[in-house]
Amino acid sequence: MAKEVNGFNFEQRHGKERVRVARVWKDKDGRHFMVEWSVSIGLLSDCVPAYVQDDNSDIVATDTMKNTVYAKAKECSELLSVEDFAIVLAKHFTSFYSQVTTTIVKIVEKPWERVHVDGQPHNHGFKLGSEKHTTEAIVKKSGALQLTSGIEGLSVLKTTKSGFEGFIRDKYTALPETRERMLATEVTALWRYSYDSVHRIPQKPLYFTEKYLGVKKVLMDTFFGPPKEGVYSPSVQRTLYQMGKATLDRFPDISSIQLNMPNLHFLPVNLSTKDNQIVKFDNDVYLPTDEPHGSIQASLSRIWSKM
Ligand SMILES: O=c1[nH]c(=O)c2[nH]c(=O)[nH]c2[nH]1
Repeated sequence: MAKEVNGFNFEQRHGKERVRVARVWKDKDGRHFMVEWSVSIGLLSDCVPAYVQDDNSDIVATDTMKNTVYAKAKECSELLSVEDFAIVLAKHFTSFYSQVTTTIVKIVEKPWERVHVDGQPHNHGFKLGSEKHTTEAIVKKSGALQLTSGIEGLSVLKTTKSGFEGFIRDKYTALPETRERMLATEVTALWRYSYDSVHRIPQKPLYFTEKYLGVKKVLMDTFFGPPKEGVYSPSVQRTLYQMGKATLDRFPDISSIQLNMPNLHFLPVNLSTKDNQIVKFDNDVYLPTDEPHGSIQASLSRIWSKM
């Protein structure tokens, strides 16, 4: 919020970015559970004297913020969702310090997954997966909450059931129309939950972890279609919309979703000399590219939502 300071409109925030923490929990049967988080904290607080005078008396040191991440991780005696940890931290800063009016906590979770050895889940062995689970919790003094979660780096590809036809053709258009192409993208999704107060979030353990897995499944199932026949995609735009709509249809407590789906082109390879065709493309040999790439982004929100 802007404030008038010495004749200026003045806005400020301070925090600590990318505090890395890993937390391990052990159950009585010797099974270990672990998470790795990169935590970024931002405080909106009444500490203008630190900017306009030599007075730090209202400053929460960013070093203290870092230590708080480790202390709160220790205090969490049971495995919890990344969303719940973000809320724990944000609630702490907003309620503990009178100067702090709003706390913004962003966390990126690394996708450590339990390994299987000889078909059995390993007690304490993990391997790194690909896509990341993200979250942002914003907590105000009043207890007002904004909670978003997301997926980053969900790379998906299908080798058929994709095309692109009927687009504008002009003197610069070279792209042929097709009903047969590869479709590849790296999905970034961000969705907002409708819980608007820290007092109203579901208390069920790992509630938001299950939601995350549920959203990921809906996004992927919609992208791919049924296992044998798949589903035809007339454009990235259409598929993106269907993925967003399916998420809102399936999860009533999600009020909006933003999707970013670059079109990572796989170009048909045709090679020929003056008198000899070396490679004739027959939906088989492609040149994979990642730049330039198409950029397709959209967001859908329920009409009553606040996002
Ligand atoms: O699905 C697509 N959407 C586009 O907007 C577009 N533009 C393009 O050249 N190829 C594609 N494919």
